[in-house]
Amino acid sequence: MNGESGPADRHAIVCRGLRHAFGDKVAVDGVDLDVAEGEIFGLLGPNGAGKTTTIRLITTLLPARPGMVEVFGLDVARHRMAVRRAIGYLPQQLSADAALTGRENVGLFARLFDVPRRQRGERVEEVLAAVGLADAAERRAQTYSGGMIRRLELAQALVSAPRLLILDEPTIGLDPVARDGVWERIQEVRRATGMTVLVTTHYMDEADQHCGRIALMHRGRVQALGTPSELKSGLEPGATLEEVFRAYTGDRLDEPGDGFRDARRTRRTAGRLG
Ligand SMILES: Nc1ncnc2c1ncn2[C@@H]1O[C@H](COP(=O)(O)OP(=O)(O)OP(=O)(O)O)[C@@H](O)[C@H]1O
Repeated sequence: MNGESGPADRHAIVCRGLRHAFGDKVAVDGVDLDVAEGEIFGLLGPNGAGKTTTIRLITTLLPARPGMVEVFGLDVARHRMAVRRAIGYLPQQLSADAALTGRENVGLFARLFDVPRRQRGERVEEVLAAVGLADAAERRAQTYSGGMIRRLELAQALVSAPRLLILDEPTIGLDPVARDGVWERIQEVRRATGMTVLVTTHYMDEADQHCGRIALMHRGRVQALGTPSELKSGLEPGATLEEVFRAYTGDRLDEPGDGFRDARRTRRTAGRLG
């Protein structure tokens, strides 16, 4: 188990009153979060709850106002590049190039993220080995299984040796064995480096097993926050995380109006596996 938090005074992420609207649509509506250094923190919530928007604000991909987000003590509104250098990001969308080999894909990210030229080769081999792809490094990504592609994308996110790894649904669409494979690699790297992990997932069993703490989001707000055990025992003795989720989200799996987005994402994933 890996539920331990870092020291209370060392934070990888601090959000205060985090808010973002797309036109009239308020996607994130006053989120307060503290993620301690070294912990695995899960963001859970139904489709459209505001998880990805929160992540995009933390990673500087959407603009946050000063005072809303700090990453390792740096305000993301003022220190955009320094924050980006500290973060490895695995987006929901496919980020590997099918026509390139595993090694070329990771090498590309090493250049993009300014891994010093002299360390690049070694670093690429290290992360390929860390995600279990050393033997497949010479093969084009188009020959990989869905689980291998996700592990390749994990290697891309890890090549710059980030202190904070942000994973947006790292195991979506994968079979249980491939999901375990992805998590094993995340856990191994985290144990070896002490990096902090912020992850979104729709799989309650994964959140229960791997996250030290969880924030349950609904309609742009954090509705509940705690360790999986705290959340479950807070509902009723013997409750499952799934039941906690349903209790806080009103039994809804979807927000209205998000069907198209959801379908598009699922199909994108299915296409990746085909
Ligand atoms: N680029 C955009 N333009 C307009 N509205 C958006 C945009 N991105 C997200 N939204 C809206 O903001 C709300 C929050 O979306 P967000 O993607 O953050 O949710 P989520 O919790 O990550 O959902 P999912 O689990 O489906 O990824 C939703 O109502 C969504 O429709």
